[in-house]
Amino acid sequence: MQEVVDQLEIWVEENRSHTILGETAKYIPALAEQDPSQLGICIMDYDGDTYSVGDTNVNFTLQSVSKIISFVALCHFKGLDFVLDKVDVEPTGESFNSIIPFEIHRPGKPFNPLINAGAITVASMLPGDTVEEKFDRFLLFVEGMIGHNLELDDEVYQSEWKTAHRNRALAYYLKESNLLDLDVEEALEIYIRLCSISINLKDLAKIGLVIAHDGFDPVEEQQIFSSDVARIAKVLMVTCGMYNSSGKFAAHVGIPAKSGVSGGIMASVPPKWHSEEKAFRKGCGIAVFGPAIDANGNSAAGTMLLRQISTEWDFSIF
Ligand SMILES: NC(=O)CC[C@H](N)C(=O)O
Repeated sequence: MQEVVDQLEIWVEENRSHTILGETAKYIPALAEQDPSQLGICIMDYDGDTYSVGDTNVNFTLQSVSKIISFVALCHFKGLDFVLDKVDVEPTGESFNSIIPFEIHRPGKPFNPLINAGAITVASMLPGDTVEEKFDRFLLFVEGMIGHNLELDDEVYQSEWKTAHRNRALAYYLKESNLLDLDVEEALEIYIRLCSISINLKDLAKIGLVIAHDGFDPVEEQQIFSSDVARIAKVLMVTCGMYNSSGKFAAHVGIPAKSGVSGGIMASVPPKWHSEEKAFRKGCGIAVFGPAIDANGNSAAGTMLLRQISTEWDFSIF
């Protein structure tokens, strides 16, 4: 579908101007060095065909996009009830690394798995006796969806590990509230490793595609995780996936999505059988990369690009 690529090229170039509305994440030194003018997108359709436009030959780290994948993985391995007993599914209205909601509601469980407190808790509960085993089980789960090996970006990992003062503080709160089975340093290690996994747009779009199709991989024709898990994942993406912009994102874009401070966004467009004339009626996975992020931690231009695409192609689920 050359028209789709042509159209995307116009929209990517139009939205590239919005990169100046954000800046690269400064609190993780290795992310601060990314080129803020980049913007790229990959859409993967039901048949596995991809439409890639803009800065697409890039690898970036998952950062907070890993949080929805680790939630899905943990639910898959240990069951939804087990996980929802440990983390809630409520938005906080605070920044992703805020201590405030946790402190106010102590000793309550973290509000949701997409804020750092919840994600550290989830990462620490992944199956495996050691950090290494937990990481390997997680990688295998993701690699099962994308069909090849993934690697850690060691530079980003080291950079975040050395500067993770706030996350370390959060982990101490969790430990003190008996929510962490692991030691603080081990819980941080597995969490930061997940955030530092290097990925490309095509692979991220594939994961988005599987979530969009309720845990079913339409390309390989296999169920990767249950539709119940996918349903809760999509709820979390809509209500908490874009942090304090989640309401506006739902209103103006309307696609379950998860962002990360490296500038990645993974979005899952479920099938929509009416209005046949529009593109991607069988649903699709979308990955966007634009490292200039706004005050809420979302790719500034990536969000605007998704808004335009969703409006023009009627992707909103609402
Ligand atoms: N929003 C994000 O992407 C945050 C992830 C980052 N690794 C952190 O813990 O701060």
